[in-house]
Amino acid sequence: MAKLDKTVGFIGGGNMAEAMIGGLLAAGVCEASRVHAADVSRDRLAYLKTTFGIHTTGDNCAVVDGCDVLVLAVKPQVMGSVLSTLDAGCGPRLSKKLVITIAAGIPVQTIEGMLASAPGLAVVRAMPNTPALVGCGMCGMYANPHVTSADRGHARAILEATGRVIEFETEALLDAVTAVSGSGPAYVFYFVEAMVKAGENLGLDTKDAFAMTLQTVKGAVTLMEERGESPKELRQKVTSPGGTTEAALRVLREKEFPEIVMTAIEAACQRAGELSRQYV
Ligand SMILES: NC(=O)C1=CN([C@@H]2O[C@H](COP(=O)(O)OP(=O)(O)OC[C@H]3O[C@@H](n4cnc5c(N)ncnc54)[C@H](OP(=O)(O)O)[C@@H]3O)[C@@H](O)[C@H]2O)C=CC1
Ligand SMILES: O=C(O)[C@@H]1CCC=N1
Repeated sequence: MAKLDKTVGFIGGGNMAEAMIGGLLAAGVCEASRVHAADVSRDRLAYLKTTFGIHTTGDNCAVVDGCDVLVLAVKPQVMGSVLSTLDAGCGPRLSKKLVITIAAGIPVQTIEGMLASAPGLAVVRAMPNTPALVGCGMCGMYANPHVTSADRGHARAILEATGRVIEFETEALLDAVTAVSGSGPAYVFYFVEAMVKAGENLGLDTKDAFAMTLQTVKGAVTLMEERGESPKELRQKVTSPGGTTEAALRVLREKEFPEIVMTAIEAACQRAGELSRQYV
C-alpha cells in the first residue's frame, strides 16, 4: 500500500481509533512518528503510546497543530463539546486540514457549523466497523464539496488501510451504512452467540460448539465470496427437501426472522438520525 505523505491526528483514542491506527501502521501507510492521538484518559494514551509508539497528548488542539488530517473519533454524545472547544481553541488553524469524522449519525453540516472559524472546511464523513482491527473492515464514506481530489485520495488511503471502502455521493446513505455494516458485526456476533448456546443445549461443550460455529460462518462467507452464487442459491443447496435444514428454516420463517432482522436494522438507521438531533 502506498505511503501517505501526511500526518494523521485522532481526537479520541478508543476502539475505532485503535483499529484505524493499527491498520495504518500495519499497512505501512503511515509511520508511527506521523500519527498523533488525544484522549481524556491517561491510561488510554499510555496504552496507545506503548502499543503503537505514536505521539499522544491530553490536548486536542495540540493534535490539530501536529496533523494534516484530523480524525474525529469520539462518541456522538461528546462531539458537541469537543467541536466547540476545538473551534474556540484552534478553529482557524483547521482551515487547511482535512477532517474525517467517524461518529455515527453526525452530519457533515453539523461539523461545519460547529467549526465555524474554519469556513469552507473539507470534511469526509466515514463509517468504519470493528473488523478494521484485523484488516477486514468495511467502511462507507462521503466527501463534502470542499474536499479536493487529492484529499479524497488521502482519506481513501487512510480508510483502505483497514479494509474495503465504498464511497457515496449522497450523505443521507451514511445512516444506512451505519445500520448495515457499522453496527453489523454485532448482529453476526449475536447470531454466533445464539448458535453456540443452541449447540450447548444439545450437549456439545462450549469449545466445540464455538469452533464449529466459527468455522461454519467462515466457510459460508468464503463460499459466498468465491462462488458466483447468491446467498439464496447457496442456502437452497444446503436445504434437502424434507431434511434437517428445512426444519430449522421453517422455524426461522415462522418466527419472522427476516422481518426481525430488517426491523432491527431500520431501528439502527433511525437511531443514527436521532443521535445528531440529541447530542449536538
Ligand atoms: N465501535 C464501533 O464499532 C464503531 C464506532 N464508530 C464511531 O466511532 C466513534 C468512537 O467510537 P468508539 O471508538 O467505539 O468509542 P470509544 O468510547 O471506545 O472511544 C472514544 C474515546 O474518546 C475519549 N474521549 C471522550 N471525551 C473526549 C474528549 N473531550 N477529547 C478527547 N477524547 C475524548 C473517550 O474517553 P472516555 O472513554 O474516558 O470517555 C474514549 O477513549 C463514535 O462516534 C462511534 O459512533 C464508528 C464505527 C464503528
Ligand atoms: O453503536 C454505535 O453507535 C456505533 C456506531 C456503529 C457501531 N457502533
